[in-house]
Amino acid sequence: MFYYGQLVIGPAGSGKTSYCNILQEGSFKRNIQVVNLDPAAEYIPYKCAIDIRELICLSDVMEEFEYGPNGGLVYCMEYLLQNWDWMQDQLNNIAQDDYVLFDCPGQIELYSHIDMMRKLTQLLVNSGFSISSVYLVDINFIEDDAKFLSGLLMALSASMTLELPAFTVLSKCDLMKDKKKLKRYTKLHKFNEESEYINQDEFSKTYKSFTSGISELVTSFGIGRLLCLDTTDDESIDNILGEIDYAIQFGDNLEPDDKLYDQAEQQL
Ligand SMILES: Nc1nc2c(ncn2[C@@H]2O[C@H](COP(=O)(O)OP(=O)(O)OP(=O)(O)O)[C@@H](O)[C@H]2O)c(=O)[nH]1
Repeated sequence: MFYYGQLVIGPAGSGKTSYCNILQEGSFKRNIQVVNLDPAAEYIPYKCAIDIRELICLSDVMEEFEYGPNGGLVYCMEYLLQNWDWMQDQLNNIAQDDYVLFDCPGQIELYSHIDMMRKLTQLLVNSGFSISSVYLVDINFIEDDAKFLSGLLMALSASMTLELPAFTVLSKCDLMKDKKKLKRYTKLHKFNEESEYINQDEFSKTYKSFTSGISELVTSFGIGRLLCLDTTDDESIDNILGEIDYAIQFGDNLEPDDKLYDQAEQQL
């Protein structure tokens, strides 16, 4: 059995839940199911196929064990891994042709400091999932080149840990009035060449080679191009889905639609 989908990751507030919701509400030539993997989620706008909060919920853990939010979250994710049979039972209810989005918690420590999300990914792959990670970077990161670079480094570090086909998506692009300005960020070699921050003369030689080294790193390893997400524009979503479909080979296993052939036959 093969399943397809995305692990939607990124810092708190980067737009993961809204992205899942928009995809589920829209018509993007697939039946989208969403799995909430955030035990701390308070409000979920989409229809949940599976909700981790039915297994374990952060507020209960914090109350019972007197943990803070970070310790509590780690406990919840570990609990999920230890009770994977529960998840497997739920996943068995998902149809093979459904496209599954996993809406993940926003604490990036889960990807960088501990190997829980990597273990979770491996369990999904072992269950027959062909998935990509989609790391959302909020458009407010482009306010400042140093902040932008650090956002990309976090994306690179999370992608490296998960060992999946990885995409970095600049979210909330509807907030950008002048869309032409986005080119500077979506074509990272341009950013490398033009950034005044990276190329400023006041930097010491060592610091300058450090910043340009970092910039070359994110440019060369996988994040050579950023995808833009403008949730008010279906074309931008189609573009993101198209890139991911190609990487995870979604659609390769679908039977040809006879109805389309019949229509084409009649039009000839
Ligand atoms: N303008 C705009 N606002 C957005 C977009 N996506 C999300 N937001 C807003 O950003 C805030 C955070 O969005 P969420 O979708 O909850 O972000 P999240 O990454 O799921 O956040 P956590 O659950 O805390 O990890 C909300 O106020 C949303 O309304 C977008 O595409 N455009």
